Amino acid sequence: MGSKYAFARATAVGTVTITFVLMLCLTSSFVLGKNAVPNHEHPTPSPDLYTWLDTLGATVHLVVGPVNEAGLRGTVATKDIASGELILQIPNSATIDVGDYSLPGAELAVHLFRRQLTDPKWNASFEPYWKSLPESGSLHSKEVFENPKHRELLQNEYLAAYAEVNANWTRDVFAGNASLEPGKMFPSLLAEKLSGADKVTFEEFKHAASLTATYSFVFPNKEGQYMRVMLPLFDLINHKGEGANSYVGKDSTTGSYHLIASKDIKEGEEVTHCYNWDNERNDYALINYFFFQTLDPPRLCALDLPDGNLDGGFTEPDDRYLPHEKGAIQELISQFEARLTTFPTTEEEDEKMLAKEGSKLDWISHRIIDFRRERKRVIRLTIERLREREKTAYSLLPPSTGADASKEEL
Ligand SMILES: C[S@@+](CC[C@H](N)C(=O)[O-])C[C@H]1O[C@@H](n2cnc3c(N)ncnc32)[C@H](O)[C@@H]1O
Repeated sequence: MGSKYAFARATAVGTVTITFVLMLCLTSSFVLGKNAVPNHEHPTPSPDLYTWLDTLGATVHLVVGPVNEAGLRGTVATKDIASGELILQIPNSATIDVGDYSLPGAELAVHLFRRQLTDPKWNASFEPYWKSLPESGSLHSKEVFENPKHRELLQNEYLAAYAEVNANWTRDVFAGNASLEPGKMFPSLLAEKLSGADKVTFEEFKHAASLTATYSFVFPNKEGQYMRVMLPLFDLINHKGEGANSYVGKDSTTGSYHLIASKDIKEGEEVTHCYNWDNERNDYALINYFFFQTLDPPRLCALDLPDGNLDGGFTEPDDRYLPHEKGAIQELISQFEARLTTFPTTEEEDEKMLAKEGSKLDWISHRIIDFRRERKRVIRLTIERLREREKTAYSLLPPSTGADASKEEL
C-alpha cells in the first residue's frame, strides 16, 4: 500500500456501549531475518503514528515493537495496567469503516481505493497510519495465495483449492470478471475517472485486499450495520486465544474504540487479544492470516478433526471432538496413522528441510513447511493420547467370554 493507498486489518464484531470484538486480525511485523518474515517487512512504526493519534485525542498505554525471539512485531504495555482498565482508546475520526463485514477483501479493497482516490486530503491525513501497515510483499493470506508452488507445499488438496479459489477471486474483482457487488468491481473506479485509479497495479490491489481482510475488525456502525473497520494501532496487537489479556469494544455513543485489560498486565508485557477462536486451529489461521501457533495442549488442524472443515466453528479443545469408545478410538488411530503415511514428507524430513535449507527458502515457503511440520507433530501426539485413552475406554462390543462355555454345556 505504501503511502498512497493504505489500509487496515482485523475483524471484530461489536454492539452497544462498549461492545466486544468478535474477531480481529492483525499482522505481525518485525519478524526476523532469514526464515520467518524478514524484519524489514514490518518495521516499528515511526513516532508519527503516536503523534497523529495523540493529536486526534487518543489514549495510548502500549508501544509497538518485537515481542519474541523471532522478531514478531506486536505491542507491549508501557505501564502496569489492572484488569478492567483502559489500555488504548482511539476516537472515531482515526478509524475507517471500509464496507459491509461480509464482503471479501477484494471488494473491500475497491471501497478503500474509492475513498482514498475521491478524498486525497483525507487520504493524506491518514499517512502515519498507512505507514504503520505492512508493506506489499510482507503480507500473505488467502486473498494473495496465487503461487501454485506455495499451494503445493501445503500438502493438502482441500487447503490448496481453498487458497486458489480465494486468490482467483481477488484477480477477478480487479479484472472486472466477478464480484459480490457487480457494479463495484475495480474497473468501475476507472469508469468513474477517479484520478490515480489507472495507476493502481495488481500488486497494490492484492495487497489492499489482503489488508482489508486481515487487518480489519467487525463492528456495527450507527445504523447497526456490521462493518469492516480499520483501527490504527489496534491492528498491531497479536492474537492469543487462551491467555489473551485484553478485549476490544466500541462506545456506541461516541463511536470511539477501546482496548480494555481482561487481566492485570505488567509494564513490558505483550498485549494480546483473541481475534477469533477459530484461529486456534492452525489450518484456519494459516490460510486466513498466515500464522500458526504451537499450543500446549496441542490442537489438531480443523481438517484433521472428525467431520472437520475450514468454515470455522471448531473452537472447543480437541477432547470435545475425539471419540471415547474403544472401537471408534482404534479406527481414528488407524486413520491418523494412514494420514501420516500419505504426506509426501515426514515430520522429520520437514524439520531437516527447515534446518538445512531454511535460510534459502522464501519466507512464505518457510512458514508453510513449518506449518505442515507442526500439523504432523500434532497428529503424532494425538495418536499417543488416543492410545492412552484406549486403555481405559468403554467398549460397545459384548464381552467375548461365556459363548464357548455355553457351547460346551450343550
Ligand atoms: C493484525 S496483525 C497483528 C500485528 C502484526 N504482527 C504486525 O506487526 O503487523 C495480524 C498478523 O499478525 C501476525 N500474528 C498475529 N498473531 C500472531 C500469533 N499469535 N503468532 C504469530 N503471528 C501472529 C500474523 O501474521 C497475522 O496475520
